Formats: sequence, structure tokens, C-alpha cells
Amino acid sequence: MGSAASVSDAKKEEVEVAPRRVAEEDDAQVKDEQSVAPHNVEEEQTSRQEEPASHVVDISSSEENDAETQDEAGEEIETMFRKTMIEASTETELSLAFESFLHKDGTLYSCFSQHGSRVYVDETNQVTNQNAPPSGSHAHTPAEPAVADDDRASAVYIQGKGMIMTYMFEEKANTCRYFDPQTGLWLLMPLQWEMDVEFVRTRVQRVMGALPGLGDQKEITAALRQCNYDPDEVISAYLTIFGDVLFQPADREQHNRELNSFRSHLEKDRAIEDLKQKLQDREREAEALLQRNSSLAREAQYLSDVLQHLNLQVAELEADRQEAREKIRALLSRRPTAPPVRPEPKPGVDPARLRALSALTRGLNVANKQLRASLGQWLQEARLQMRELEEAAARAGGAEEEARREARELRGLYRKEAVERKALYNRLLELQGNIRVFCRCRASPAAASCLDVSEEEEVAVTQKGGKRRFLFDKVYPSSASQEKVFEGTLPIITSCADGFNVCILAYGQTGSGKTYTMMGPKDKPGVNVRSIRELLRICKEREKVTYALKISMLEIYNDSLNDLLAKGPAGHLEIRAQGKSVTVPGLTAMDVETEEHILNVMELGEKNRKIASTKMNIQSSRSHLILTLRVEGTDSVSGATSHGTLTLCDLAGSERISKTEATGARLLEAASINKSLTALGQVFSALKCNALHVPFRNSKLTHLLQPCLSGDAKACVFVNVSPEPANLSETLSTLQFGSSIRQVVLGKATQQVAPAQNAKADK
Ligand SMILES: Nc1ncnc2c1ncn2[C@@H]1O[C@H](COP(=O)(O)OP(=O)(O)OP(=O)(O)O)[C@@H](O)[C@H]1O
Repeated sequence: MGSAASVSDAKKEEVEVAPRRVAEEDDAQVKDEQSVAPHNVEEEQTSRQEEPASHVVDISSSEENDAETQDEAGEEIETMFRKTMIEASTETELSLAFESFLHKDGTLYSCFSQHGSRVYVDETNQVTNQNAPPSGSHAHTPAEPAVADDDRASAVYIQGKGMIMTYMFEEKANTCRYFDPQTGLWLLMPLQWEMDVEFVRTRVQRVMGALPGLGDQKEITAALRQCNYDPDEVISAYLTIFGDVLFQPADREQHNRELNSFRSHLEKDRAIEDLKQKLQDREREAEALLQRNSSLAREAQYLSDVLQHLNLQVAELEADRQEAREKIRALLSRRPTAPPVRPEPKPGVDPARLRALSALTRGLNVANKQLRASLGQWLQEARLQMRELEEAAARAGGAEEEARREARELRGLYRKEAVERKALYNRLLELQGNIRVFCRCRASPAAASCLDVSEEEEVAVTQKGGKRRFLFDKVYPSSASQEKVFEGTLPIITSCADGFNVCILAYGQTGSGKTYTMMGPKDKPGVNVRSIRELLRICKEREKVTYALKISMLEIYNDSLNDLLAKGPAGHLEIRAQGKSVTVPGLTAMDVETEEHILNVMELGEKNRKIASTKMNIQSSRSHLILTLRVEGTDSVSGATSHGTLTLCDLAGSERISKTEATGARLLEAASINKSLTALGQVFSALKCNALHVPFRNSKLTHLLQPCLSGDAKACVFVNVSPEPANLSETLSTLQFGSSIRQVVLGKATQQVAPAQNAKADK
């Protein structure tokens, strides 16, 4: 309620009048349907005069009073307000519900229902009824047009209900409500009705216009509700989830099926979460039961020790008793049995001692009896406790077995759901396209630039006064950080751990930033290091799967292969193809485990590359560098194995021979690079038009990349461009190459997972 006091008078009047119009319209409805006489301002004032302690207060007359009267009226109003609040809270309707809404001019309004009337509360704690303006101004007659314009109040025709009043309440989020005269409340409008509201209908049409692939109006209405009736937010949410396919008026049924399956998978995800939670609860319970079991066992042990100790004491007491009996018997046997002769008092026999002994014997007998009784009782109690403990242990054992069984079931379900989740994740990636193409613009010290990267997915090239636009999955401006650039490739790294062939390529003119993007400097590592780091993180996170990693590094120079990790002089390497697999026999593959280890191996490869290029008098960047990480995972629970590869490829620069004016060896080198890059372009063209034959074998480069570019793979291609006008023609041809790849569809990627040889039984 804080802002109302600060608004100007004119503004205030408009704000205050707005709810009044709604109230008046509500009253008209109430009058129609319930025959309840509406309050109008005049009636209200009259009733107030008759009933000074009423909960309804009108302060409109205060304008005519002088300042003193206003003060008094203010005090009186405040007292009444307090009284009203106290009475309201002590009345039977203890749940006094406040409603708030934000008026279009920014004023927050509050009101509550009382005795069938809605009472508005304004900034100065003044209370007014639904027909009176909330503060200070002139009373309007019902005939007067009370509200200038409140675009949220309106009416809609609903079949079977007639015209109903609607009002857009706004609190944290917009909600579409209608006034229900029977309850006297603003109720949430059903989705079906809401679709008929003009405000909503226009937004639904807007979303459908932008995304022709969407057909379900009800669903769009529901999405609008979720997004605070912001159509742009709905459009971007759909695009994030389903991608560009929504731009095409796709096969509706297929699309709906996909949406439904996506939704059901989301449901399943939620169910997995629940199951996981249950599993954790069960495991916790089992743990508690185990602890309880062991504490009961300890207690039982303790009680049996006590029992043993008591048995020892009994034995000792029994021995004492026996000894005492013997003594008594001995004393009795010493007593004379002859006829009673008045015995001569003998100095050796002391009757007092005899009495004491007898008393002692009696005492001992009593103590013995008591001891036996309490011992018997203890024994009984101990037996009882032992029995209870045994029962509790048996119960705990049963519960533990039950918990184990449930945990087994849950684990089974979890595995099933995890497989489905993976499939769903891959389906999502397929919907986004197996080849994702990103464009990265290099920074340039020169002020002039031929590139315009103002859009996230579009780059425009200024050429002879005009502009040519190229679309990509994402365009990174020269200011984009290495971290940001890596984000685009993140999703496919997970797929590698799941057993897919994954490939990241950098294509572009010499000096356009391919090596910077892929390798990067030590303090700003590029995609290579980051993707390996992410892969290791995923492997570590999956506790139930053990991963073995092997790394190999080779370069292709003048169409021949060089092993960069070979210890001695490397022999001639050839590519061998067997079915879908492509291998290089004799290529060094090192076992690696940690990031540090992998980085050391990569450094060794780079060093060998430099040595080789110096020997041959070439620049290392005139060869293609291919780094491959083979990832073999074994699921310790199901025994299934997966084989994925991560191929990171820094291609040699794409130049026009005429521009470099190369001759001799350089000309051969440039021709070889051009040949392999042309072969790469031909492969993409064949894939794009779904040709029966894809010419993978036209070059060593494409032959080696075949597993990464055929049906089994997912790929990311970075096209690197330089912004300098001098490089315009290379930049154009690179962008053309990149945007044409974007339309390539590799087909359904297949996961290379083999079931366990002997599927392990659930533990
Ligand atoms: N985004 C960038 N931010 C800062 N410097 C960059 C960026 N991209 C490239 N550079 C710098 O530009 C120069 C050339 O980049 P880089 O060596 O990566 O190009 P390249 O395309 O790999 O060239 P080549 O084909 O000759 O290997 C390097 O000095 C590199 O540090």
C-alpha cells in the first residue's frame, strides 16, 4: 500500500476510482443474480449517518470540512478502522482474505470481503466500501461514468453462463479471473473460458503466428499462464525446448505425438526423482534398522553378562549357605544328647554366643530366601528381555530384507528410467540436429570490420554497400570468452560418455582463430581442454560405471598420416576400414586417467608436431590435427559396456592458392589442403542431399572422420572468420561453407552399447 500517498491528486483519483467501477459492475451482477440491493454512494452515506459504528467508512465529505474537522475525521476514521479490523478478526469469519492488485498506473491496491461487500483499504489506513471511492474525492452517482478506462476490466460471453465480468488481477503475476456473484469472489477462470478472453486470444494468435508448428490453443493458453501472459516468453520457451522445427507447419499429428511423448518423458523424469527419493528413504530406514539391530545385540550381550554374573553370585551364596548349614549342624551335633542333667556350666560353651549364632543362621536363611526370590525375578525379567530382543532382531531382519527387496526393485526401475532418460536426451539432441554449426569472429586490431554480429544466430557481411546474411546455431562475436564458446558444445560431451561418436571441428582461413578456439592459450584454454575436463567430470559423477580412456593424436600432412605420440621413428600409417569402424593400425594410443595426464600427453603431441614440421620446413598449421579420445564404459550393475569417441579436429587453413601465390613445395601443400577440404565439402553436400553414396574415401581426412560424420555421430563445427575487409572473400566462402553444413542431417545417431556377457543378477 506504500505508493498511493505519493501520487498526484489527479492520478490518485483515477487509481481510486478504478476498483469502484469494478465494484459497481459486481453489484449489478449481484443484483441480477441474487436480488441483493447494491450499495451506491448515497445509500452508503445515509446508512453511515444512521449507523455511525458501521465497518464502512466514507471519507469523501472530508473535502468540504476545514483542516481541524479533517484531523478529527482522520482520528475517528483511524479508530473506526482499528475497530473494524478487531471486529473483523474476532467475528466468525476468522479468515479475512485480502486481495491485492496492481493498477496499470503502478498503484498497489488492497481489499477484503466482509458481509458480502468488498472493502478497499487505501494508503492512510482508511477503509471504504466497494461503492465508495477509497479516499478523499468526490462521490460519484451511479449514473456517472465512474472510471476513465481500466483496460483490465471487461466482460465475456460464456455459453450456458451468459455475459460474465472479468478482471485481470495482478499480484506477482497476472491471473485471469471472473466475478462469481454466488460466492462474491473473483475466481480463477477455467482454461477453456480463458481462451475466449480477447486479451488472451490475441496472445495465443500471436504465438501461433510466430510458431506455425504449434497447434494446440489450449496448451498455448496454459503456457501463457505460466509465462505471465508474455507471448515472447512463451515463444522463446517453446524454441528452447523444441527448436526450429516449430517454425515449420509440421505434420500436426506427428508433432503432437512428439510433444506428448516429451511431456510423458518429463513426467517420467519427475517419477524418477520420486523413486530416487524413495530409494534414499528406504536406504536410510534400512541403515537405521541395522543400527537398531546392532544396538539390540549389544544390549542382549550385556544382559547375558549380567545374568552370568548373577549366576556366579547365586553360586557363591549357595556355597555360603551350605557352609552355614554345616556350621549349624556341627554346633547341633556338639549339643549333649544325654538325659537332661543339670549341666554344670562349662566355661567353654557360651549360650549368648549360641543365640547369636542361631539368629545369624535365621538371618542368613531369610537373606538366602530373599536372594533366591529376587534372583528368580531377575532371571525371569532377563528371559523376557531376551525374548523381546530376539523378536525385535527378527523383526529388524525382516524389515531389512524387505528394504533390500524394495531397494532392488527401485534400482531396477531407476535403471530402466535412466535408459529412457538417455534416449529422451538423445531425441532432444536429434530434434536440435546432429550437426550444430557455430560461427566465431576473431578480434581484430583494425578499426574497419566487414562483419555485423548484432544478432545471436545471424552474421551479416557488408559487401559493396549491401549485406549478405548467414544463419548459424549460434554466432560468437569477437568479445565472446572461451568459456562462452565452449557452452555450445557442452550437450554433446555427455553423449560421448553414453557411447556415441562425437566430433568437434574448427574450419576457417589461416589466422582466423581455429587453434585459439580449439586449443587456446594456457590461461584461457579452448574447447579441447574444456571438453576433456567435462568428459572426465561426467565419468567421475557416474559412480556405477567404470571408464577406461585412451588418447591418440595424429596429423595429416600432404595426405599422409603422422603419429604424434610415437616414441621412436613412426612408420608409414594407413587407414583400415572394417564395416562401420575406421582404424589406423600401429597408431599409438595411450591409457590416460586424469586431466593432468591428458594435458601432458597433448603437450607431448604438440611438441612432436613442431619437431616434425621444423624437420620438414613447414608451418604446423599447414596440417590437419586430429586428437581422439576413446571412452569405454562398463556398468558395474548391469555389466553393459559402451564405446564412445571424442574427436577434436583443428583443420588446416582454407586459402585460395592464387592469393597465397605459393610455388613449389608450398603449392603442393596448399593443393593437398584444398583437396582434403574440398573432399570435406563434398561429403557434407552428399549428406545434405541424402545421397546413396557419400564420398568419404576421397581424402584421408574425410576417411578418418567417417565415423564422426555418418549415422553414428554427433558433431559441432566451428567456422572461424576474420573481420578484416582484406579477408572478405575468404570470410564469405567460410560462411557459405558453414551455413550449408547447417542443413546437413546425419540421421538417427546410434549408441554403441553392448549388453553384459553374463547379465549380473541384482544384488
Ligand atoms: N578470439 C580471439 N581472441 C584473441 N586472440 C585471438 C582470437 N582468435 C585468434 N586470436 C589470435 O589470432 C592469432 C591467429 O589465431 P590462430 O592461430 O588460432 O588461427 P588459426 O586459424 O589456427 O590459424 P592457422 O590456420 O594458421 O593455424 C593468434 O595469435 C591468436 O592468439
